[in-house]
Amino acid sequence: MAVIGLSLILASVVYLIVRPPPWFATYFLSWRQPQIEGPAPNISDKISPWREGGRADGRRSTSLAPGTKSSKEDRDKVAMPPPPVTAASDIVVLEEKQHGKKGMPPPPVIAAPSISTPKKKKSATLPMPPPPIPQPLQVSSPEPPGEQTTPKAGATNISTLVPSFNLEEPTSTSTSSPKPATSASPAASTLMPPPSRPLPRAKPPTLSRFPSGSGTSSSSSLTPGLGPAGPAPPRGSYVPARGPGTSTLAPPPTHTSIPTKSRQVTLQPGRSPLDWARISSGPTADLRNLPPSTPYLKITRSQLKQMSGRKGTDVWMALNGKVYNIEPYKEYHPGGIGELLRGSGKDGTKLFGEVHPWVNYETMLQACLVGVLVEENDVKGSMDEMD
Ligand code: HEM
Repeated sequence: MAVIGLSLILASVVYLIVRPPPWFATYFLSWRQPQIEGPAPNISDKISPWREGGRADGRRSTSLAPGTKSSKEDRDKVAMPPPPVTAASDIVVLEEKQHGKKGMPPPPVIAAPSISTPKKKKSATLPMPPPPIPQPLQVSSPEPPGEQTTPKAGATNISTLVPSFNLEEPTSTSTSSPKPATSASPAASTLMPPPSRPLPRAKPPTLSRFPSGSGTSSSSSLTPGLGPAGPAPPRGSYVPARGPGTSTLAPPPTHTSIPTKSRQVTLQPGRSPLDWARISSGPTADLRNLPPSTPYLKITRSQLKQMSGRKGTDVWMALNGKVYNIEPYKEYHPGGIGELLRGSGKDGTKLFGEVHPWVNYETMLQACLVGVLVEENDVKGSMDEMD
């Protein structure tokens, strides 16, 4: 049984070597990949680089590893040096063409910078001249120009087509700008400027955190869709002021108003506005301190001036052309007797309007109406009665 098993294993190994399935080549190449990515192989090696190490995309390759039978057969069948390729994706097409049509020369392609210069001695035995092989950009050919037997594309042509860059640190004396130095010819550098190395930028300004406020509003987490400040506070609620410099907005308006000192005085008991309304209202109320049958009088300014309360007289005041006896109202005036007497014996319309224009004096002083203010010429006597 052991012999049979070993025989089967040996047969399987031999079969894999002779006719490797596609998956075997894939796994084998993936295992070989680290070795392929090493230094660029030389054309003098037994295995051509464009068939062995060109698979950078990991796709299935028909080329086999060195040492296998198929790879040796391929080496023998290859009658020309392998053309360099431009990209790994092109290798698939090239290899498929190569396997399908062995006798067809490979199309000329542009060499990638990582591919070394193939040897020209081997290509001299080719039945057909190989396509122009561009010289790699960064790898200089050790061969003298005189030994070249095959047409070869000049390095300057490639350099004018494909710019190359040296990723190493610049060794030039230019210390001000750390731009990457190009190793290609000056003509190449004029076609396309190398990508500038990202300069160390200044640190972007960081926005200060929105003040979380004090007390219960200590959460600074952002709510998606609600902005950095979160949901808007309820209307009329207190919003803490932001720190200085965090916002150019004006601070929230304060609803504090300048407290105005009330000039109202403490009235004596029984002298409230309600008490005045009670005694002054009604159709029969008469507080003029005149005889009951006395009609309304025509009062001149000079006559009004004599009724200022001095010399024991009542206090009269003119408001908007009407003369009132404010003597009984003095103790009911919320602003005090002194304030009320500022308009005694004269026209107090302006003064009244400056203090409390909203006060309905006509209704309040209806029982105190004495007469009307007239011009001096309209008065015949000292205090003529109105018609
Ligand atoms: C022209 C002379 C007058 C002066 C200088 C005067 C002055 C004042 C002042 C300083 C106050 C206090 C205002 C305050 O609380 O801030 C006041 C209140 C008041 N005065 Fe006069 N007053 C005059 C005439 C009158 C007259 C003729 C009446 C009515 C018939 C009157 C009715 C009142 C009333 C009802 C208040 C309370 C107003 C309120 O609380 O809003 N005043 N007065």
